Amino acid sequence: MAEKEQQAEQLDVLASTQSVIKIALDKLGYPEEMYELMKEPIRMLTVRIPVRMDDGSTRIFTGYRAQHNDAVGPTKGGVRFHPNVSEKEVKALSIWMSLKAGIVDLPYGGGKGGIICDPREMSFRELERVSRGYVRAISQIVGPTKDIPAPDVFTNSQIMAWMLDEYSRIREFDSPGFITGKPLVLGGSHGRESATAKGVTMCIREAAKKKGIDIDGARVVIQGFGNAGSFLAKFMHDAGAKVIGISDAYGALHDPEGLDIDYLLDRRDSFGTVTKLFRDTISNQELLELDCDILVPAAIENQITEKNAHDIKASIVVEAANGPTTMEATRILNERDVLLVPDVLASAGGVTVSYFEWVQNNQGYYWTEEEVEGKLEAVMVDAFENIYKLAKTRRVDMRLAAYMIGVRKMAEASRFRGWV
Ligand SMILES: NC(=O)C1=CN([C@@H]2O[C@H](COP(=O)(O)OP(=O)(O)OC[C@H]3O[C@@H](n4cnc5c(N)ncnc54)[C@H](O)[C@@H]3O)[C@@H](O)[C@H]2O)C=CC1
Ligand SMILES: O=C(O)CCC(=O)C(=O)O
Repeated sequence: MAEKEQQAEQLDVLASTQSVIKIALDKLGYPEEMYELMKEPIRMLTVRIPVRMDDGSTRIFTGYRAQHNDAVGPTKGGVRFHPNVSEKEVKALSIWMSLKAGIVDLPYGGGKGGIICDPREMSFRELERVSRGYVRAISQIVGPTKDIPAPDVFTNSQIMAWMLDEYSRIREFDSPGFITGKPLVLGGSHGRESATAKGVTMCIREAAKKKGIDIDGARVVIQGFGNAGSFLAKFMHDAGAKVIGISDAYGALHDPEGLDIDYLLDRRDSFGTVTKLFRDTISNQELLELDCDILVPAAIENQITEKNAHDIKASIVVEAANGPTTMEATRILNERDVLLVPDVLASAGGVTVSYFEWVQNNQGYYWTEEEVEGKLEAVMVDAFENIYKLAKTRRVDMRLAAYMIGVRKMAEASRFRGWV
């Protein structure tokens, strides 16, 4: 294959995840048909959403909802509002959701949605109209027992609230279990907002134990200062670590003595932007290569590639974002003995607490924040240990071990149903 084609395939998140799924299924002894079933979502809906803009014009937005595999149960996963959303990305994200559900043993398959738009350039009311329009467009295939959306990049609890309201109007009954990541007053769960970062924090702690690194005083760099990245910065700072670098879509901040995280949290906007307030910034690429102990990509895909993997200084990389490291970069980091905790494990705290939210909605009885955190801790530590052990015993990297565990329940459920 020509070098250019190889590079393009690497950056193609769907092709990369398919290649690891194939290896995982082969290692588990499943036939080729199982891979044929797993390599693409079983359902993929593309919708066109007409939205009346504030200036009176109408814009047509394109959106997607992918449902990867529903052999285990309803599909579940977030909705992303971002200009770079694409059909391939949404498909890959839905596969990763299936793997996460398998890894933390939830009764779900994976789903994911996205709208091609830039919410940073839209008014509050335009965002409400696009959120409601999306729900009207996908309402036939979603629901509390079919497919349950949640927040992802540039979506939040307010957007979940509008989506819930629209769905409840269409169905003519209040249906809190239709969506998770809702505000508390609409049936949200304590701890959901910070759940992804909490799960990442637990993985960092477990990985640090394996590497003999003390969190107290460890130098941490975090790419992305949104839901995942900003809560994580706070938790790391509170645990005594020195957060020496953070970034957003516009640039990065670096202070070898440790950044003032509370100040940055106070000044960040609702899209996780904070660096625009500073003159002395570095680039996202420079940030990733900073001298540090723990690096956490918590923004978007394809950030650590074969081009910079050799220059990563951290001895632990924990993927809070979905798909931040290409397969070739994964190989390079493993070869360099960097402990790479893969996205499908590290970021599974979010969907775990989303599951807790859905359970609470179904039973109509709500848990305290301490109960939620205790249950999340048990799930994450177990998942980390299972994957770490499998990686050691089968002599594979943590990503492949995570895929092997993530795909197994879904493959077994598909087999019992007689699909393969
Ligand atoms: N929110 C959640 O519960 C979960 C999120 N994730 C993943 O974590 C990652 C971040 O998601 P959230 O924090 O929820 O999103 P968010 O919308 O709250 O924040 C995104 C952050 O990434 C930055 N960003 C956007 N484009 C960028 C670029 N081109 N270069 C550098 N930074 C950029 C933004 O400025 C912002 O700071 C995504 O990969 C998401 O899929 C994974 C599991 C659950
Ligand atoms: O909370 C959820 O249901 C899904 C979160 C999500 O989209 C993800 O883990 O990437």
